[in-house]
Amino acid sequence: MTTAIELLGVCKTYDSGSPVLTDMNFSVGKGEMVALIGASGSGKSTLIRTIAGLLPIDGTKNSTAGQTTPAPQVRIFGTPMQTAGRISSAAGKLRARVGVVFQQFNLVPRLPVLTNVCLGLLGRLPAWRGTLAWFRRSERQQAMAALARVGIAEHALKRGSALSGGQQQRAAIARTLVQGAEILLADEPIASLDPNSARRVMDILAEVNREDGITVVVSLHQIEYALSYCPRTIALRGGRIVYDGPSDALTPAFLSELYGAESAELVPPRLSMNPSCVQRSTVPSRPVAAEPSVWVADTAVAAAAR
Ligand SMILES: Nc1ncnc2c1ncn2[C@@H]1O[C@H](COP(=O)(O)OP(=O)(O)OP(=O)(O)O)[C@@H](O)[C@H]1O
Repeated sequence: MTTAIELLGVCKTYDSGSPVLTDMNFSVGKGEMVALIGASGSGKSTLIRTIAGLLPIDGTKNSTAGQTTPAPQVRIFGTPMQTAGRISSAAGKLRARVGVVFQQFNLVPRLPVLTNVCLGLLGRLPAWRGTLAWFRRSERQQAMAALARVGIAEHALKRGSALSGGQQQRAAIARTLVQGAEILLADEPIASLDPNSARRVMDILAEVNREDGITVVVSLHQIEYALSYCPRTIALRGGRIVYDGPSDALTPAFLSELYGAESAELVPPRLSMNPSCVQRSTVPSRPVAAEPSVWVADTAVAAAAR
């Protein structure tokens, strides 16, 4: 399997203090859908930003007894995104292959949703076109198709600020589709959403993973979504990986072993009260192949892009 993301000995310390990430070593294969779980402050956002090349990692680890330790590195598709605290010269090109969806503030509020989605093309356009937000008809059509895929084509001409939280997240995913991202990093994309909107966003992430082979890493507060959507989970505690393996193995009892009292933050009460319950029962099941409305462009709305 091609490796999409690789971290070697990655540590991250902010100016102010102690390490937030410690000795991160893992890889994610192309086409995987991986959950990143952990209580608040465990380092999920920091990890996602370092993978995306938005935050520099720490420099070389101390070598002991004259032994040289390999330089800490983040690699994307085998090419260094950053090494020992230095963002690589290839980062610009690599970032174009990595889409990021944040918990909030994904859209420019005053711009139409369609323009927001077109902004995914910025890395590929001359600077003047990006500055003027001047997009060709074919590009707007591409953005419309992406909006149709995430089921919000009818909102294309509204301002970004007029969308609900869930719709904004879907527009942000559409923007990564237009960008042509091969890796999608989603940082708590459902943290502020009601259960139905959260499920819809997770459905779309699962669909682009399954249908387009986009590698998805999604950080989540609640284990039930990891269990329902992601075959693999990486669990963080205090900036360290405490588990990396099949999500199915993360029973409430095991989570309690990993996290102690912190597990209450990850496991909803109805799961923790019944450790033997079937894990997939708490979130409506993953989407089945038949959900064509998401994929088919609404021709009437597509006309708006012309
Ligand atoms: N810019 C920053 N400067 C200093 N410390 C930071 C900065 N960003 C995050 N931290 C600290 O790093 C630690 C990890 O934060 P991070 O946001 O990565 O965790 P998280 O698991 O994503 O948390 P949450 O689930 O609450 O979003 C926290 O202690 C936080 O206070």
